[in-house]
Amino acid sequence: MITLTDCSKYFHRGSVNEVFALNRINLQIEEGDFVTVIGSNGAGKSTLLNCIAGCFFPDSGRILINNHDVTRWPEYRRARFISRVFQDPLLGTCPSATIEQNLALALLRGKRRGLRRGVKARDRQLFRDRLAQLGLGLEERLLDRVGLLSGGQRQALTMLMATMVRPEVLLLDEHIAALDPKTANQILTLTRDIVAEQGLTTMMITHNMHHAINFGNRLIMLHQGRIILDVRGKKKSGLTVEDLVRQFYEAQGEDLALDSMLLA
Ligand SMILES: Nc1ncnc2c1ncn2[C@@H]1O[C@H](COP(=O)(O)OP(=O)(O)OP(=O)(O)O)[C@@H](O)[C@H]1O
Repeated sequence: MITLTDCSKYFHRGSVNEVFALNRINLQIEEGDFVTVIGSNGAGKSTLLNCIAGCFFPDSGRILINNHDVTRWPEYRRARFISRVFQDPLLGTCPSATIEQNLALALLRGKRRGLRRGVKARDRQLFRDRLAQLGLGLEERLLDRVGLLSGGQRQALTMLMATMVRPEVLLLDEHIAALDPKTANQILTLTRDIVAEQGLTTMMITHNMHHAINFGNRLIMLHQGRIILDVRGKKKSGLTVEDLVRQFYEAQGEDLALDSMLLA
C-alpha cells in the first residue's frame, strides 16, 4: 500500500523559475492496485513517481509504503521495496554484462551484495524458465551481452529483472514509449501478465488514453501537480477516450479548445 498525505514539491523555490510540481497530493493506493497515470506534459507524473521512489524528498507531506514512513528515506533504501522501469530501454540493464549476469544481479535485489563466483546452475534454470515465458527465444541466449539486444528485447528483460524478486511497488514511467507499436503491445501484455501473476501494486504513466483505460483497475489524471480525476473499477473500464478528454476539461473548468493534454 502506498499513502501520500498532503505531498507537495517545488523546484527552484523562491526563484523566477519556481515550479509547483506537486500540489498537496493525497493518494492512497491499495495493495495490488494497478493505477494508470495520465496528464499533460509537465503535469507532475514523473515527479510523483520520483517522490515515491525517493529520487528527492517532498517539501511537505508524508509518504508511507506498507506502513513504513519512507518520507525521508534515501532512494537506495526504498529500492528494497520499489522496482522501476523507465522509457529508455538502456536504463535498468548493464549492456556489457550477459543476460544471465544481469538476471543474477536482479536476483540479489534487497540482499547484501557480495562478490559471487559466477551464476549457479539452479539460478540458470530459473532464468531459462522465466525468459522462456517472454516467447522471444532469449532463454537460448543467456551468454549474449545485453548490449546486443533490440530495444524491445531489452525492455522485456528489464521487466523481468524488475520483478525477478517480487517488489512491493512497481513504477512504470512511460516504459513502452520508445518502442514500435507492435513491440509496445507485447511489453504491455507482458506487464499485465506479470502484474496479475504477482499481484503487484503498480503505477504506470502513459500518454496513451486507450492504454490508460484498458490496463489496470484505477486511473488518475494529473494537471498542474494536482489529481483532477480518480476513477476505478467498472467506472474506469466503462470510460471512453472522449469521456476522459471531457472530464479533463471539465475538471479544469477550461475551454475545450485548449490543447495542452497531448494524449494519443
Ligand atoms: N529535477 C527537476 N528540476 C527542475 N524542474 C523539474 C524537475 N523535474 C521536473 N521539473 C518540473 O516539474 C514539472 C513537472 O514535471 P514532470 O516531469 O513531473 O511532468 P510529467 O507530467 O512527467 O511530464 P511529461 O509527460 O512531459 O514527462 C515540470 O514543469 C518540470 O519542468
